[in-house]
Amino acid sequence: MATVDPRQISDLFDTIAPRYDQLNDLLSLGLHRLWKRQALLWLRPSPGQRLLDLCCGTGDLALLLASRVRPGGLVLGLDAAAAPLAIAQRRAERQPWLPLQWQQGDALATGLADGWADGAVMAYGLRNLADPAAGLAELRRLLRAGARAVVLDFNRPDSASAPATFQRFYLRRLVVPAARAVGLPDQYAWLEESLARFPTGPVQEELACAAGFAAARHRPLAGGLMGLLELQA
Ligand SMILES: C[S@@+](CC[C@H](N)C(=O)[O-])C[C@H]1O[C@@H](n2cnc3c(N)ncnc32)[C@H](O)[C@@H]1O
Repeated sequence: MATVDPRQISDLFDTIAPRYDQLNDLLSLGLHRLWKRQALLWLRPSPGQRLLDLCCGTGDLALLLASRVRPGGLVLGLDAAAAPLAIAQRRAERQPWLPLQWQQGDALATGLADGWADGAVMAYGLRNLADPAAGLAELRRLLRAGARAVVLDFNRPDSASAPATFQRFYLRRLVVPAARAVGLPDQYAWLEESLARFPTGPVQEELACAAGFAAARHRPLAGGLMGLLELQA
């Protein structure tokens, strides 16, 4: 996939949706749950807030956030692909007291009003967008002044560094073989491909400032394998 075709991306996530949560747990040894909780430390969700989970997938973060904004708040989970959203909705139905809404749509053009959100998260989504800079601009547009947002994704360490060597080993020797075992090798090969075109942490900070964020700080997580972009509108 040379350039990113949004239709192909959403087909890809429709295909992997039934295995997505299982593979996430297996391939991160469950650590993705910890990284997602770490992302929320910056966001500091609180009761009454209206929050967004962009590229929500099967809803991990939206569900976590929804338990923090009660009473009086709301979390909207948005994703372009129907299959992960359907899983998110089924998970939410098991906790009907959580204030959750779901929307199928494009994170680059959500259709929501300016300043709609008191905060937002995007986990493993920005890397999949056709234009990450435009994704950050849409994220900024959706936040009220002063609101916080956090983007969690794979990090792009210097290619000669130890974290980069480990990351290549992890993606080629663990992720793709595991995905092959469940019939999804091509879909998971996209991970390394998308990472190669993903802006580095310092460039993400620059793009966020250019998109109008007042503050942007990228920090490596998990020994440099992952990265957190902490943003303030
Ligand atoms: C790797 S998954 C991450 C899911 C979830 N945030 C998580 O951390 O488990 C990426 C998600 O981004 C969604 N996505 C990709 N491009 C999108 C776009 N342009 N607009 C909205 N969602 C998109 C995919 O459908 C997929 O569910």
